[in-house]
Amino acid sequence: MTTKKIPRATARRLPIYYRYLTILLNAKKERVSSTELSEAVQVDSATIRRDFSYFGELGKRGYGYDVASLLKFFKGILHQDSLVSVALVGVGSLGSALLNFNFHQDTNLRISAAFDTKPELANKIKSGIPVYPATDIKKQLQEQQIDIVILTVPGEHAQEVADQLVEAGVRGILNFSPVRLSVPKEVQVQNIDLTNELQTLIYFIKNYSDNKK
Ligand SMILES: NC(=O)c1ccc[n+]([C@@H]2O[C@H](COP(=O)([O-])OP(=O)(O)OC[C@H]3O[C@@H](n4cnc5c(N)ncnc54)[C@H](O)[C@@H]3O)[C@@H](O)[C@H]2O)c1
Repeated sequence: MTTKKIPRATARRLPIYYRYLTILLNAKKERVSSTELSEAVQVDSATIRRDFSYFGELGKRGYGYDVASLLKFFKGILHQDSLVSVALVGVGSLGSALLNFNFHQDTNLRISAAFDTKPELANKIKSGIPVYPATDIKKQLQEQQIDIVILTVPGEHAQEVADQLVEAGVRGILNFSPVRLSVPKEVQVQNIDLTNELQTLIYFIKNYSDNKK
């Protein structure tokens, strides 16, 4: 399926819609109104309608949205209809927790390889996932055709690992390190900064405590 260019903010909300639609389908609900959807996912209904409008006519006026067909549509958009293997580099505190989590249930995401420089971690299975020596990054990623990597190494090593990943042909990096990585423009980087998220939350609590937008 080809995906049209949509705003990043819309793209970020798609997994939220997808998760809620999965819940509805499991609860055997056949249709949902934009108001119901809005209340459940905490996104105002005008935004939902605008988000959905990028994909054409998804609902019918007065009927709402058909849960099964909307879910099928988002499954395709989010590539949830085929298994996506990702790798993880840096099997320390955070990396180990993520290996243990491994995106169970209802997602098509799997961490299928991990890497670390520590010899005692290499060539072992951790939480069911093989850990390879960091020297094997390029070879393993290419052999296993993995092009998305979760980066959980200390900040001082993040850029050197990112360079290795780029060389291995990786197309996306989920970066947990505090370093802003420098990569070619065809490589997507998503930064996860917990401090930033917490500060944003505190800001919203202080400024929008009545939950109004
Ligand atoms: N621990 C947390 O809660 C947390 C939260 C948010 C962000 N972070 C960030 O995530 C990163 C990891 O944090 P942590 O607490 O798990 O650190 P950690 O020191 O416990 O683990 C880092 C791991 O990376 C490995 N490593 C180092 N250089 C490597 C390389 N070149 N190739 C492969 N592996 C390499 C180390 O051997 C170690 O096992 C840091 O950048 C940190 O700032 C951590």
